[in-house]
Amino acid sequence: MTPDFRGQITLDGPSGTGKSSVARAAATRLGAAYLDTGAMYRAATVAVLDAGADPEDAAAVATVVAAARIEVGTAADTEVVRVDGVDVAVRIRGAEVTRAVSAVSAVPAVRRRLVDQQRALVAAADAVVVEGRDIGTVVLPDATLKIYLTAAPEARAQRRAAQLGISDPAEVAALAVDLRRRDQYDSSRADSPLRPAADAVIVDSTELDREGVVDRVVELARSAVGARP
Ligand SMILES: Nc1ncnc2c1ncn2[C@@H]1O[C@H](COP(=O)(O)OP(=O)(O)OP(=O)(O)O)[C@@H](O)[C@H]1O
Ligand SMILES: Nc1ccn([C@@H]2O[C@H](COP(=O)(O)O)[C@@H](O)[C@H]2O)c(=O)n1
Repeated sequence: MTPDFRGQITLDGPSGTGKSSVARAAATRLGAAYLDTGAMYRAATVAVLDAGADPEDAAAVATVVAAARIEVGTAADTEVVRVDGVDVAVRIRGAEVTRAVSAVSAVPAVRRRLVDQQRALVAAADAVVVEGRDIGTVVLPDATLKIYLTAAPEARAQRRAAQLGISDPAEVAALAVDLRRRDQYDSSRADSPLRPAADAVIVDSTELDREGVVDRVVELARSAVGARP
């Protein structure tokens, strides 16, 4: 009989490749917890914007984030994201936060603080799927299974457009530009840049639908457990 999954699955990759939706669905199928680390950086960005700090001012960002209470849930079926007790689950997905988040997440003091919190949340779970940009490389270098999700830029822009109900070609092109800008920022920062871990399995989702990717992740998770000594 296939054993239940126990351990940590990391799911990293560029923006719009399907990390959140795939990680959440895979966690549900595996009976695992789910941690959206992007939501934590987005919540930190809400704190920065509300404090009136400039997201490009690293010292100001570090001061604001050090004082903010950031809470995220780890249940796959509910989204909990709070800053200082206020529910920001909807607000973190807005354009203002999306524009500023890469600058905030590039600040090393912000990363140190949130990575500590991420490791504590992971330590509390027997089985967990964690998605982000640096999970396999920095946060959980000894994870049970590491996956790096990719997809062609055009597919990613189309998916994001469908998600937002956008069909105007000029607006789709603007979405593609924003995805590229964020990937460029996230891949070129000095601290924990976006890149695949040396031991990550690369999954290209361009030609797969969402369920196909989830099937692949679940299959890889079951083989990883089976392959344990
Ligand atoms: N394989 C797929 N085929 C088609 N659509 C997909 C696929 N995977 C995910 N999607 C859809 O693409 C959109 C973007 O997915 P999602 O938000 O999960 O990506 P992400 O990598 O977490 O993005 P970001 O890093 O910007 O938060 C969602 O609407 C999702 O349902
Ligand atoms: N481990 C991570 C996760 C996210 N980021 C930064 O947050 C931004 C938002 O992430 P989403 O997955 O919610 O789109 C992302 O663009 C990164 O700047 C990170 O640095 N590390």
